[in-house]
Amino acid sequence: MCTELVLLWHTYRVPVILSAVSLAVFFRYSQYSRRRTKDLPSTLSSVPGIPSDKVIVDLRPEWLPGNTTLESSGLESNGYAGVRTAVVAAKVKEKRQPKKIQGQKFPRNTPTPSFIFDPTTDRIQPLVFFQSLSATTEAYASEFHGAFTVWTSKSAQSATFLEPQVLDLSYIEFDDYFISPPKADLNTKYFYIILLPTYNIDTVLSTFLENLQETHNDFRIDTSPLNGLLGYSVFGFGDKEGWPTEDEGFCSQAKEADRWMARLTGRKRAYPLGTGDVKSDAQQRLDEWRCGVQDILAEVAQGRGLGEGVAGSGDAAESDEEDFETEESATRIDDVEELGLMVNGTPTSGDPIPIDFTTYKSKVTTKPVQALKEMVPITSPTHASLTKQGYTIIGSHSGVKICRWTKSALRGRGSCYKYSFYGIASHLCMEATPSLSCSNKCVFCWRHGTNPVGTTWRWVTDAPDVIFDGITEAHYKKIKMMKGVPGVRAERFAEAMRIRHCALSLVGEPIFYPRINELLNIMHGNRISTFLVCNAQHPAQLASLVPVTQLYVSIDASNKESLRKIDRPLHRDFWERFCACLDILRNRRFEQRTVFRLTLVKGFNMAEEVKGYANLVERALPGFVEVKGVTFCGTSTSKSAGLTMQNVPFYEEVAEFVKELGKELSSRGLTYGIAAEHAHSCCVLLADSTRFQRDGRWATRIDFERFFDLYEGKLQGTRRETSADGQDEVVGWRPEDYVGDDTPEWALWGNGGFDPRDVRVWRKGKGKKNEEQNPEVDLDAKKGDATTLVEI
Ligand SMILES: Cc1cc2nc3c(=O)[nH]c(=O)nc-3n(C[C@H](O)[C@H](O)[C@H](O)COP(=O)(O)O)c2cc1C
Ligand code: SF4
Repeated sequence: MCTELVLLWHTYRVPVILSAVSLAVFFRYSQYSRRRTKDLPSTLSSVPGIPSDKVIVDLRPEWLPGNTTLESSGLESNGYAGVRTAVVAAKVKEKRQPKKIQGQKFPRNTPTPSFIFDPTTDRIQPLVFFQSLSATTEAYASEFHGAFTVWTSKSAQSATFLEPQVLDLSYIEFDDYFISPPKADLNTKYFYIILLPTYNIDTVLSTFLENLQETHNDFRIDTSPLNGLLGYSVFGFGDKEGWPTEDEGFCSQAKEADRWMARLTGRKRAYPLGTGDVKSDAQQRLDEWRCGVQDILAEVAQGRGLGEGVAGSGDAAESDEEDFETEESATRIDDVEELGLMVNGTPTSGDPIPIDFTTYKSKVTTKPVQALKEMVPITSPTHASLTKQGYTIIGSHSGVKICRWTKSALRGRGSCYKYSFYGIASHLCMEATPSLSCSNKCVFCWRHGTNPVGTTWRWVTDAPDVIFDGITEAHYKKIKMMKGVPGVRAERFAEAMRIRHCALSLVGEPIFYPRINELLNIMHGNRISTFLVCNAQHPAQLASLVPVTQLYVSIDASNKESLRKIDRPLHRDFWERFCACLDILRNRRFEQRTVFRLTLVKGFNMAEEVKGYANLVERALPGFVEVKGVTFCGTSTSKSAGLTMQNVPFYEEVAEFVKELGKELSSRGLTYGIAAEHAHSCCVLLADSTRFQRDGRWATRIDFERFFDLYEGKLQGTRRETSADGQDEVVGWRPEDYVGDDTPEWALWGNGGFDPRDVRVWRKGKGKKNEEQNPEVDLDAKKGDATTLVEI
């Protein structure tokens, strides 16, 4: 028996082994394929109308980082014209590689699965977006939100609606909403309502529109990435007095947003663009438009979609968008399929197309060259508004304004804290800025919310000598106008006709001006000292700045969240920029006097933040820390940010805060002490005692003549460095080289800081206490006019 079995085995062993191996291979393979199919995302596979055996891989809504490669999934979908590329996040080690993609050319008009709303299971989440610079749109948005919420809660389909949310475009991450609909559970469907003003200057609104455009043009993103929305509708606010017709720019930015949204959503305009004139019919038009949007939403909630024949639903030919299409198709390649066509000529259907994006990227991102605009054109309302507030606009982006302390000093009524701390007599000081634009929208900014904002400089740039001549001439003109004012002292008036100092801190961000170094050199060449305040958002410019007499960085909060809330920065990486600026300040602290400027706003950045501020001081080690109570400027912008007089701290509160900060710094072994105060401007100075004390006495004042002599090379500085060949050599000057007189007795901490040679004047009907509690109100201001203060 055994022998027979052995014989049989020898006869048939080859086919048996082969069959067993084949079976094992087949079994393993089928297991693998099943698992692979299951693991792949197939978010669209449940969409009605698509055969369930088709594997569809949704590669979008991810915003692909630089180290992500796109690879063909290797899965064929049997002729279904859908997306077939899987995203594989592959960490590229160290070296960046060109991005590669393999894809296939599909017909441009490939149908995307239409979005279906199932009223039995799905819910509608309306999102009301708005943008507002001077709070008008914000007020309308809030009113709209109220009325709309009432409607959703009372409508017959109320159960289908989630509570509408209102979102300020200034605070959201665009990527969270405008690259793909927000991620939520599968049954939540979004509907966007967008309310926008129009500004014909560069504002934060331009950033939003550019973002929409960039998303559309980004080859990595589908051309209609917001296709998953139920629909959208836009309403614009404009001013027919200044822009009477659409051709003249009435509501032009709302119109632009509407057109980009049509493209990004694959034409899901639920209701036509609405517009309203803020000077006449805005409320009425908005109410009518809201009713129209509500009618459509009622249809959607019943599962009837955007409705046939509704203008903008995508069915009707929309001439505007067709123009758009033609215009762009000539200049732009906007998707992978077209790129493939470019690379290989006519692709043979089905063949994978290898594409190296690094080769073609420039073609993809090329934008038409736009003519540079003026930041504040003479005909603009901003120009008119700033002029009305007392600014003189020089060229198209610089401004100068006479400070109320300059007037006060001319009349012998006292200078600002800069005199007490550093020896700058206010009547010798000019306050100016070469950039009225800024990349923040600080809640306490007195720019009245209408100044241009932006993250990059893209305006006509005026020459530094033109700015210098313009601002000095305008300043002198304003001083001359003071000659007839009662109480002006003749000797001070004569002295004021020679500017000695310039505070580059008026409004806006001075280092935004691309030729700031040239302007600073002209000032120093004219022996005008420079106090430059920057907002810690432009590290590159800060790093390349020539040394100034005193360099300030505004420290408006001690942590990221608080900074976002108070400065409302435009840069997304605002905290990283802020920290980078602190490090730059630290590196440059032996080259110039460096100062932290803290502006305390009760309820925003005071409580619980002492340790956080101490961390920042420890990081940058500035020579000085100026702590100042916020100025209440009473603008609509600050009001809309919730800022009232209640947020202005009393001097006692500022002083208390400074004492706490001083203690915290000492506990860390840092050598700061409270040096001086100017109670009149609610300001206290901490200084590094190892650097700005002489024989135990504070020496915070500046020897300006020595500064200029050092600058001009008439004096040799004492900053030494060891060169590459080991030599210890002088490389420049140090802040210690131009330390001036001792801080006067009356300015020292505890003595109030008012020069006894000046005359203290109290406002009519106001007592001493009241004045000190509300030090920022202009002494000369009329009742109800106490809204601005220009001393910084
Ligand atoms: C500097 C500036 C530029 C403006 N440009 C336009 C414009 O081009 N077209 C228009 O219709 N309205 C224009 N307006 C009017 C504003 O859109 C209108 O005042 C709007 O209500 C402002 O909204 P907001 O307060 O929410 O920022 C402009 C207003 C300002 C101050
Ligand atoms: S940084 Fe200055 S100019 Fe810019 S918004 Fe803030 S306070 Fe205004």
